[in-house]
Amino acid sequence: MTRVIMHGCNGHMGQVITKLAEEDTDVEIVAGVDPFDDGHNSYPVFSSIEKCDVDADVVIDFSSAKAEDALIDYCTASKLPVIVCTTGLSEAQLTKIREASEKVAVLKSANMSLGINTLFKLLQDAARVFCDAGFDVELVEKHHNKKLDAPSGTALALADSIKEVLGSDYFYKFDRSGERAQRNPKEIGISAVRGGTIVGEHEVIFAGEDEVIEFKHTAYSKSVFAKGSIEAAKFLAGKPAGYYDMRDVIAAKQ
Ligand SMILES: NC(=O)C1=CN([C@@H]2O[C@H](COP(=O)(O)OP(=O)(O)OC[C@H]3O[C@@H](n4cnc5c(N)ncnc54)[C@H](OP(=O)(O)O)[C@@H]3O)[C@@H](O)[C@H]2O)C=CC1
Ligand SMILES: O=C(O)C1=N[C@H](C(=O)O)C[C@H](O)C1
Repeated sequence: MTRVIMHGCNGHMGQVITKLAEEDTDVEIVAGVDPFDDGHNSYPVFSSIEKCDVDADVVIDFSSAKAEDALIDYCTASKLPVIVCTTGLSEAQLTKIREASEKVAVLKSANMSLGINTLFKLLQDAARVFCDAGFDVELVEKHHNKKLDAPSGTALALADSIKEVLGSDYFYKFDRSGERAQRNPKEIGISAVRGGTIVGEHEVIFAGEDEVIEFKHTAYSKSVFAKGSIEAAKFLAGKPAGYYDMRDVIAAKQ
């Protein structure tokens, strides 16, 4: 049985995970952390991670960038493995997470779905072929109107994996408003759309002369992320210090 602390338990993701965990006999949420609590959860809820004095095997984090430093400090000090799913983190926070992984098991992934984590490799293969042939790369992501960060963590992770194979002369272009110049061939364009209840769409476009190839992932419900994070919790519990990602979880299941 994997004992989980749900960090951000009253948020949208926290509540979907709470429901799924209730149906999974191998996982138990033993405590939650969220600034406000109306007592509706079946587990105790603490207003900050420092106050959470419940024994657990792993933390699942879907909260807010503002909460990340305290969480990483706590997990490092108490050697508690942590799954960081929160997006919109600063460069300093990303560095802090890398450093923490030298002392405790950290799994970080901007997207916990099987689809997106399989797409990384496919995109790298595609980028090698198409960009070599002079195709332009553009990413478009769409999310609900409650989302705080833009572009999405997933769009950045997809762009990072493409840039990794294309080289350091490629750069990200987030905004073209006010420009009066042609597109630079080394741009990786990243555009964000926000509206309604869109769960999450990511489209990667390779546009060449007279032909276009598109890779698209659509999340139809938050369950795809919740399922992935529960699998990740089972995977990370008891793991030695290190930096893991969702691809490690998927590989371990194959
Ligand atoms: N990696 C992935 O697969 C996915 C990542 N995400 C990311 O996860 C994060 C959360 O998403 P979502 O659930 O939709 O957002 P919500 O805003 O619905 O939930 C976040 C919850 O965290 C709470 N919170 C704020 N500060 C703290 C704190 N210090 N300690 C504990 N909890 C805190 C919030 O409380 P309050 O509302 O009072 O501020 C809220 O209840 C976002 O960054 C999102 O981008 C989302 C889906 C998938
Ligand atoms: O905020 C969300 O909802 C999501 N955030 C993640 C991101 O920023 O990439 C993952 C997913 O697309 C949903």
